[in-house]
Amino acid sequence: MPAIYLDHVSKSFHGKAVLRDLNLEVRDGEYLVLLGESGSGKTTTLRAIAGLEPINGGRVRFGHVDVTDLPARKRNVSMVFQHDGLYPHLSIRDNLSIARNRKIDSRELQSRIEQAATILEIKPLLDRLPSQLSGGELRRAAMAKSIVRQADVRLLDEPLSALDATVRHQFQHDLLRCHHSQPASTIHVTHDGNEAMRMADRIAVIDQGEIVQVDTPHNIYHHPCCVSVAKSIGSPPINLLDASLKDNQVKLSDLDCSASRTESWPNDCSGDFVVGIRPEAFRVRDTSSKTPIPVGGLRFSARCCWVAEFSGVMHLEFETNGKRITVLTSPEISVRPGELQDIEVPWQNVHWFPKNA
Ligand SMILES: Nc1ncnc2c1ncn2[C@@H]1O[C@H](COP(=O)(O)OP(=O)(O)OP(=O)(O)O)[C@@H](O)[C@H]1O
Repeated sequence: MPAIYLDHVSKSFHGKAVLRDLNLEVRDGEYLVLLGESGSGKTTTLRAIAGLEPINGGRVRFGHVDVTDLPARKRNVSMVFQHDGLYPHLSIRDNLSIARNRKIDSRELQSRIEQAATILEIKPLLDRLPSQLSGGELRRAAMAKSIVRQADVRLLDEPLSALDATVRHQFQHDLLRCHHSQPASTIHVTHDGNEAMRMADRIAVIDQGEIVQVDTPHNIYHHPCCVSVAKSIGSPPINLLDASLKDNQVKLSDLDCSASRTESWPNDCSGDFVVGIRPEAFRVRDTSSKTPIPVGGLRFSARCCWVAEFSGVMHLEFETNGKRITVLTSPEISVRPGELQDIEVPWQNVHWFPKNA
């Protein structure tokens, strides 16, 4: 199956640029998640690849083949939308039968339907109408169409949206099982950072029609290149605080604290920055412990204003200088609302982003 290349793709609607000089490579057989806020251009990107939306500039290639000027029906792409796209008057079997992209004999067709129904566990549903299926079953049937089609390129537009939590969790597994059983170069579109982290080989973050970072989920999480990428991943979201650096001193007015220069600060260090700190990067001093907080980080005091435990993790909110910060700790750390706490962040867990970059 071919890799997908978007080279300097641009697209405007009524004079408004929606894709701006967009470059992206999806490797052969890769499961790439395209992550971005609503309106950032995700669906337009998929439609440009599928040939459903003409582009204003740039090229789209599948491997060595330039498909920019090919009509959609000649691209061998399967697109799965958030709505299932099944014909309501046809049984699931008949919907699958017409999903093939070219004429194949009936034995081959039956074998593909059998394979798709087995992978997606919809065999008992084949003779039902779409109206007789649950939301999760409809998504599996829609995905089965893509297996029958045997497309080289698979485009999934918000395939997990509007499913309840249990079905969504199951369908995530179904999608990956499907991908591994019949690999295709795949783009899965979502605005949900957790979903991207769970599913992607690599994540491409799109912001206002531009790809701002492409990397593994680990690197996107731990080494975001800018504030928009840092914000796109993580639950609870990253804490973003104003900082200024001058004469080897950093001042964080939001935390009412300052500290001296260390090696981990940006090289070109003076001016205004936004610092990003993940909720789990803070260390809260356990008041019942005699062990001091290790040195080598940012230190400040803040008053706890909210405590709750979810799934064995303590979620704490602290207030300092009118700014709220979110902290995750283990349940062994005992903190109560109203208490003033010493908090530290090791320097290596502080992300620096130039302000207004
Ligand atoms: N056919 C169209 N005509 C005019 N504007 C359009 C058209 N299609 C999309 N747009 C605009 O292009 C921008 C990007 O839309 P797109 O659907 O690609 O975003 P998205 O990231 O997929 O958003 P969402 O997550 O909300 O689906 C939006 O501002 C949208 O209003």
